[in-house]
Amino acid sequence: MPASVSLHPFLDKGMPKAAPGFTGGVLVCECADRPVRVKVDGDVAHNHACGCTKCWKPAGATFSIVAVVPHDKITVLENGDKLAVVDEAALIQRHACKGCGVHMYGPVEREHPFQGLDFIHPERFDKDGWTPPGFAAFVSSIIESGTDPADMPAIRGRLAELGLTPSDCLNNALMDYIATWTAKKSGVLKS
Ligand SMILES: N[C@@H](CCC(=O)N[C@@H](CS)C(=O)NCC(=O)O)C(=O)O
Ligand SMILES: [Zn+2]
Ligand SMILES: [Zn+2]
Repeated sequence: MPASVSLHPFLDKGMPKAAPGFTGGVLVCECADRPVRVKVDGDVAHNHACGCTKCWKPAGATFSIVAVVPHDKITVLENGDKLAVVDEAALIQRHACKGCGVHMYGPVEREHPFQGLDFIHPERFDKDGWTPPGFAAFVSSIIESGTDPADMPAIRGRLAELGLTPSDCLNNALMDYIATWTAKKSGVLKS
């Protein structure tokens, strides 16, 4: 991987350690003035690195770190008036801070296997201890935001070295989960 490519500060320099029994925390945006604060009760699930163009990333990062929590675990504590949905047509209704651009939470409201879950960025927690990412998704999509295709083998190699098995969609478990939901909905699989 060329030295100039930053996967993400936490992927480059090391993740904060998971704390057994992490009970959640408060996500805080990047604004110095009137930051948006969103409480999350409990730990995150399916934490992963996402290479898609839609997920929020810190400045200079190539990947997002993104995870899910049930929607009922999310409470906007302060300055929710600064939030706006980035793309009303998207599956994930990403609520971003209009001041700094950080995506604070993204509910899936429409009928979908992920309905009832919210996508969040655990690096915005006010404390460490959250479960770190376990795989890398939408890796080929980083080309869409400017990564040189020639760098892809080295980037996939680095992700694999970090234990983040790279995929160009989601990981096998989530793809199986989505396909199972679809097969049950169509009646191909009986519940
Ligand atoms: N290649 C596309 C992929 C976008 C995409 O499908 N992202 C995934 C992973 S976050 C998704 O589930 N998107 C739903 C959404 O953005 O609402 C891009 O990079 O923009
Ligand atoms: Zn902000
Ligand atoms: Zn994404």
